[in-house]
Amino acid sequence: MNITLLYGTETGNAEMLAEDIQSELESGHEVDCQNLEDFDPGDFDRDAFYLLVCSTYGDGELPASAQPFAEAMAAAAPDLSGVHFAIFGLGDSEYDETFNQGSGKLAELLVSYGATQLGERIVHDASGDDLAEDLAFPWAEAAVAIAAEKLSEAA
Ligand SMILES: Cc1cc2nc3c(=O)[nH]c(=O)nc-3n(C[C@H](O)[C@H](O)[C@H](O)COP(=O)(O)O)c2cc1C
Repeated sequence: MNITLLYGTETGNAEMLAEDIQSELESGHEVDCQNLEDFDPGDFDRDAFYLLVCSTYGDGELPASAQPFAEAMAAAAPDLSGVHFAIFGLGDSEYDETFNQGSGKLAELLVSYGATQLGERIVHDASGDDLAEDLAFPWAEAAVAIAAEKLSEAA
């Protein structure tokens, strides 16, 4: 299965995590990793599976590298039906009212254009005890297993 990791970041944490996930998955899969700001919404492919990693900035906003993507989505209004994705959020519960809203907004954006989310959105809390990769690696493995079933059903 072709997997594309897409990350939205402000200061690089989501990028580092996405690259670590790429290394984890690469033994069994073809895995591409791209910054959302470099990804064209017209390039979504129904035969691929998308793993998104996105932080939250400002007051519950998308981080800087996800904002041009959101604008490009609004301009292109792509039909994402048949596109499958899973999403992991980075945030900090110090921002209790806006905790991890960026990844929530990104998931809503994709769903609003017809994409299907697989599995629950899993979030990391920078003020919590867990390392991001300890949550993200099992999340990625589980999401890829669900996607392998879904995409083979659709083929
Ligand atoms: C100025 C600033 C604003 C932030 N705002 C939020 C927020 O509203 N909600 C949240 O959950 N985390 C917030 N965070 C925490 C970041 O999402 C967290 O540090 C994350 O790991 C950053 O990842 P990145 O380097 O990929 O952008 C904020 C951090 C900073 C420095």
